Amino acid sequence: MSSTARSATTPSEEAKSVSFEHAAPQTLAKVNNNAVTLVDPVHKPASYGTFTSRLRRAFGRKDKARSLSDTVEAAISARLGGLATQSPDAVLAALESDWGGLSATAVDAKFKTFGPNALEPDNKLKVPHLLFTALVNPFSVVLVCLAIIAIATGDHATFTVIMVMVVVSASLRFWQDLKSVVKAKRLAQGVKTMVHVRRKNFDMSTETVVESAELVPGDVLELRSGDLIPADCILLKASSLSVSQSMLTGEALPVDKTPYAPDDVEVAKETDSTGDMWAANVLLSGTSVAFGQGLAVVVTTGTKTYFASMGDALTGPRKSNAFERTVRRVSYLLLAVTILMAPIVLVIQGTINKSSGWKNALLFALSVAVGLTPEMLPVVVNANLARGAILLARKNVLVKRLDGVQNLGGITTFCTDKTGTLTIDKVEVHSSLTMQNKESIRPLHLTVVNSTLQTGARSLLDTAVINANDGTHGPEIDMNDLFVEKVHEIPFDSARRMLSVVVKDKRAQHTVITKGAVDEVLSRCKSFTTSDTGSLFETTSAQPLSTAHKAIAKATALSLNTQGLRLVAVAIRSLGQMGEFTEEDRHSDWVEQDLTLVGFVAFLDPPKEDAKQAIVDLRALGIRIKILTGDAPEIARKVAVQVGLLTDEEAAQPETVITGEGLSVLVGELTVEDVTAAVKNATVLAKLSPFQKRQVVELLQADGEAVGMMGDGVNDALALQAADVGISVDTGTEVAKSASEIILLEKSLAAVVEGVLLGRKSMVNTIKYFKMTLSSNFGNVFSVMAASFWLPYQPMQPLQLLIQNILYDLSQSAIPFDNVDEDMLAVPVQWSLMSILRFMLVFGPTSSIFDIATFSLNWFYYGIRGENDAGVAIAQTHWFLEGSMTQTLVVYILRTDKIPFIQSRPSIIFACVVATMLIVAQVLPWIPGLNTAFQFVHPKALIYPFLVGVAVTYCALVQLMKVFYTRIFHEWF
Ligand SMILES: Nc1ncnc2c1ncn2[C@@H]1O[C@H](COP(=O)(O)OP(=O)(O)OP(=O)(O)O)[C@@H](O)[C@H]1O
Ligand SMILES: [Mg+2]
Repeated sequence: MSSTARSATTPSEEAKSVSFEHAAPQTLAKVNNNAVTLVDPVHKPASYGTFTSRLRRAFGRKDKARSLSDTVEAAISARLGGLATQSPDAVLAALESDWGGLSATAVDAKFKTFGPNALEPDNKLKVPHLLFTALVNPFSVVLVCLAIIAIATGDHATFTVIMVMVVVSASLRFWQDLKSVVKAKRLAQGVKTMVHVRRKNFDMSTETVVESAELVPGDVLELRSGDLIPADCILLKASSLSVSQSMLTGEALPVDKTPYAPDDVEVAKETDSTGDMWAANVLLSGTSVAFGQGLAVVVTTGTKTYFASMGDALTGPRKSNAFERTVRRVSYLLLAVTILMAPIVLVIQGTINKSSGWKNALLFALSVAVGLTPEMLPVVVNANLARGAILLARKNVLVKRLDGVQNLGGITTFCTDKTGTLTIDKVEVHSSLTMQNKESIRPLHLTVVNSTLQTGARSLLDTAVINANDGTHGPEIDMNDLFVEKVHEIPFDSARRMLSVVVKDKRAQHTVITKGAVDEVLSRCKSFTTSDTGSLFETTSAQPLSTAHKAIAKATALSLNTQGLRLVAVAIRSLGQMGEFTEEDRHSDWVEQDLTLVGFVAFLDPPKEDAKQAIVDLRALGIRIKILTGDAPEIARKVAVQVGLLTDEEAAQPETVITGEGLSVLVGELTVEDVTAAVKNATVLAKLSPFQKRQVVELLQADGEAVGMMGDGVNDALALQAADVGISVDTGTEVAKSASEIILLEKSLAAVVEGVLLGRKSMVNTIKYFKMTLSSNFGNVFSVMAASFWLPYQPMQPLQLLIQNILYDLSQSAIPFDNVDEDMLAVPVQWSLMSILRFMLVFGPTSSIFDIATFSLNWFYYGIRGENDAGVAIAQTHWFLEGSMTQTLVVYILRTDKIPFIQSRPSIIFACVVATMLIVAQVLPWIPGLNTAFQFVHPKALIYPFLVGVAVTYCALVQLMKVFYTRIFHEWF
């Protein structure tokens, strides 16, 4: 049988358990409606070309860019395809390398030529790009348009002030972006992708671990399960290598990769028929090893790879979350309001105050428009994120992209794998037992052989087994005494859940040694043995495994699992004396059949000390927690009880635990709503395949949950990528790390709690800015409208409106540093356009009451009523003083739903910045030079007691309204 046919059995088994193929048609339709995007695992895109084009379209690339990239794609394909049809030796020669790898001098020379293997040269900051994004945003565009109108009407002062605003907000943004890019670079350096590479040292070829960035063409890579392919490579040698290309093609199922083998007709046919970068012996950068191992030579690195040519869009999962969508909606709403309001103000000013002329009316309308434009919005939103990321980094939580911060703050359901997160990272062998629960060293000895000889990624279990061979569990076994040699190996994968090696002894006796999950191994056993006396590999004592025996084995496993012990079942098969283990033998699936069960090895996987507290904390934050594991349900249930996720009573209820098989049945029989309800109800989801892990995440998401997923294995990668925020650990597999947005430098749930809190804080501060600024802007427009209908003169000079606006903006730039009340962090942050509008409609007009009081003071007390009245400048100065004061002062009240300063204190920085702006506004009319430039005059002395009165009443009124507001609407931010 050919290799392709062999491993095809694995994917299709996998497919059966996850696809919706048993679902009724209406169920399928609902799945689509709910946008559960389960890529059909058995479907292969007919042509990769069309698929990538589809991807690009999805990412909104222009046609021009597409055709350009298509030529790039063709060139890359031709280069790789050219090498793909040559023998490994020829490929190595073409790349000036050999089986032993490159020498240090060759590496140095090549590094000078080709540069680092990175998507963008490391120290090149894209300054022009940053400048562009800082300058070109809808708000600056509106401002620049307004400035142009100002200069066209000959108003240089207004033009200057508007341009100052543009420059100030752009430079703040630019500086911030620059800072976060530099910071992100520094953080990214903490998350390194390491690769195993063969390099020659004085003609000795050694396997060394280097950073992926140091790779050069010609480097010979050793690839193992969980590795990321770091560059475009040609495969030289492989053993059951399966590669996930989902990053590039969207295909969920891994594909088999085999080296060029002109003798193997089928492989050759396949290689010839593609002869391009999708050939079976080409490994593309950005893909990852699902299972198996291989040896490959690097062909192209860095920006020359296919992955790099696909552009930034593919370098990470980009989903806009609800928060971002609301930010965007509010921004556009504001722009619309501005564009609508300005002409209305213009017409009213122009027709009512005919005397001041249309030009002045235009300038005034301009200033109102400027006042409404939240030019600081991008700055504040970004600054909040950057601040969050920096604080997270101090807690050893690295955020790959800034918006990961708010994604973390937004999660409502947290899914996690079991080992290392809920349990400590150190698994130890507890005992070695026969299937009848009797102590026996044989299962352990066989597992030691298996774990020592296997060459895939060494799992915690393998390490534990090797460490346990120290005499504590019985006599040690010395591999050298066995005189065996490994002739074949079938690596671990999450579909089979077992790992086998085939060994040959001196007399050419071949034996299969399999270890793996209990159900899976048991289903392949035909007999069992409990003998502990004969040779390690003997099967003469084996008896047929009847249904009754199977039941005994299962009962033993169950009782061990319920004690919290992880298990592997161990089985062997004598293949007898045979000749060479042929290529055909290697590729057939008879090896792991007709096994003889020898027993179990039980592992201690104790729960983590801090997990219990972290779970209490996460729950207190309103987050539901689920375990998504590939391990057996009993052990997962036990761990759930140990860490306080389930009480004993809850654990006894059947609906709290769903297994992978159970899930497939549910999916087949129930509607999506019912499946989702069942999944939401369950706390433990066990024996899940990698696809099912993702399926669970997607079902929850379709039901409106924001899902955080934590995991470190190859089997977690799909779910990590699908989740709203993927969390991995520095020690995790490369593929899990690359699929995640957040990397924890220490594997601890407590760090996740911190992360959620900081994420929420950053979101609350953003919402705070929105609500306060919008209500303040709305209040101003409201007052301006009232003034327009009443006063025959402009209530404030356009220039003064702008100054007021700048001062307020500057005061808000300190928002990221403000404190947030604890109770605001206690529930997942959710906000809607509605809640912003409500806030704005209630608190905006409140400030107008005091504006109108100021107008009245000017009108009735000082008798400033005519447009040509000498007192107009005084009236305008008065409103400036009152308006600036109330606008900044109210920030102290609105920033919390509590009693300001007593129950809730602003941060010192924020309080000082706001106070400074407040004072600057008050002294401006007194600063010689500046006051005349901004057309201020000295205010009347009586304005000061008036201002004090306004300040006191306004703050009291807002505080009172706050109480009613929170009572009625049950929300603040
Ligand atoms: N290297 C291995 N060799 C043999 N069997 C293994 C190996 N790794 C895991 N298994 C078996 O597969 C089962 C599932 O483990 P796996 O690590 O795939 O699940 P997981 O979802 O990553 O678990 P967790 O949630 O604890 O991280 C284990 O209990 C064990 O029986
Ligand atoms: Mg795991």
